[in-house]
Amino acid sequence: MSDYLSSEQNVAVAAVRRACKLTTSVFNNLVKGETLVKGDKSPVTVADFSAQAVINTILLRAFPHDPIIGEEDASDLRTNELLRTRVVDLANEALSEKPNVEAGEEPSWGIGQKWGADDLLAAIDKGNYEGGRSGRMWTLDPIDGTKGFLRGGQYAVCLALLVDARVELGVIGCPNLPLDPSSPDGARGALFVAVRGHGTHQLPLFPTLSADHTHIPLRMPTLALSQLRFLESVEKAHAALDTNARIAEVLGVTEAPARMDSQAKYAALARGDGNGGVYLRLPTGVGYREKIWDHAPGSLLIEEAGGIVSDSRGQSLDFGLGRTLGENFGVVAAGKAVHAQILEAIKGLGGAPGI
Ligand SMILES: Nc1ncnc2c1ncn2[C@@H]1O[C@H](COP(=O)(O)O)[C@@H](OP(=O)(O)O)[C@H]1O
Ligand SMILES: [Mg+2]
Ligand SMILES: [Mg+2]
Ligand SMILES: [Mg+2]
Repeated sequence: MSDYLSSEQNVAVAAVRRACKLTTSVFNNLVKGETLVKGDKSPVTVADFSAQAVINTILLRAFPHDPIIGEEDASDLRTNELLRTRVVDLANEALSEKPNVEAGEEPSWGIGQKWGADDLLAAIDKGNYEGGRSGRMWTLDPIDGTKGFLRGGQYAVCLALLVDARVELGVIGCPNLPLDPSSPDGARGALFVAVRGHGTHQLPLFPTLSADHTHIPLRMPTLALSQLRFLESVEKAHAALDTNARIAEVLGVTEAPARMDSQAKYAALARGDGNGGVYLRLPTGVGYREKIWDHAPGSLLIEEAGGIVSDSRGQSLDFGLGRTLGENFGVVAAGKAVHAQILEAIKGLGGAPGI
């Protein structure tokens, strides 16, 4: 682990690990009535709420002065007692496990104890910060890819530290991602840590042996255009998948795309899984504003593994505009050798849906 932001790394890794343990166990026991549909028609579950309660509780105690931009808020829990009770129980189960001092956990982070409903709901609502260009702030997606989570597919618990609108630390836990991409049916659960200027590393999400704490450095492979395989969303409403197919044709990419939910795409790309090569998220043309928590940690994973991330027009992602990426539309993440050519191909299709 690098010395730069070492205590932030420690706290973020521990918080994401505790949240991932929680989401994994909720998935195995999720019952009807524990999923709500939000105002924008997207789903949210007791696992999203309780993961945000756990991570925010820890961040609040470890770094009391840092604001948090989190996806969820507690308003639905204030009016739904059944849901509130379940979220409080789940969060307390995760928080009350005694601190693993060997792994660097500290009791002062609010762990090893239970919290009251008011404290936990307030912790969730601490994620209401509006963001901005200056200062330190965290951004949290307690479950990215909620639809993937519900399907038993890929999802990710995603946390990033921004300093003056630049991502300095990104931590992503992927409970359903194979630890070793060469054995897709082997152990699942991978954790990714990227630190600005210090690379991207992978480690097991649920370590059992002390050797499991070894950080493995990740470098994106250098691929030619014809070797690329596209990584894209599962959800058609999230990205213009038909346009991706046209771009693949233009570039001479013949491999079928790999579809997965969440920022697990960034992780798989940073690791070079199955010759990924490019994550293409073209806007669907409805004016959707990308959220900063959907891209902050993932983009640093790519940059620190040697790749480039831009929006679909080649602009750098601007994390200083608040909760959304403002005028950035879509995302193109790829290796240095091919990123510019992919942007050219997108430009060449000007007028296609989403461009
Ligand atoms: N119309 C839309 N266009 C693009 N992204 C959208 C969208 N509606 C929702 N999303 C975002 O897409 C994320 C999932 O991305 P992906 O398709 O790569 O799995 C969601 O994160 P959550 O699941 O955290 O809500 C949500 O923020
Ligand atoms: Mg959501
Ligand atoms: Mg998300
Ligand atoms: Mg989410």
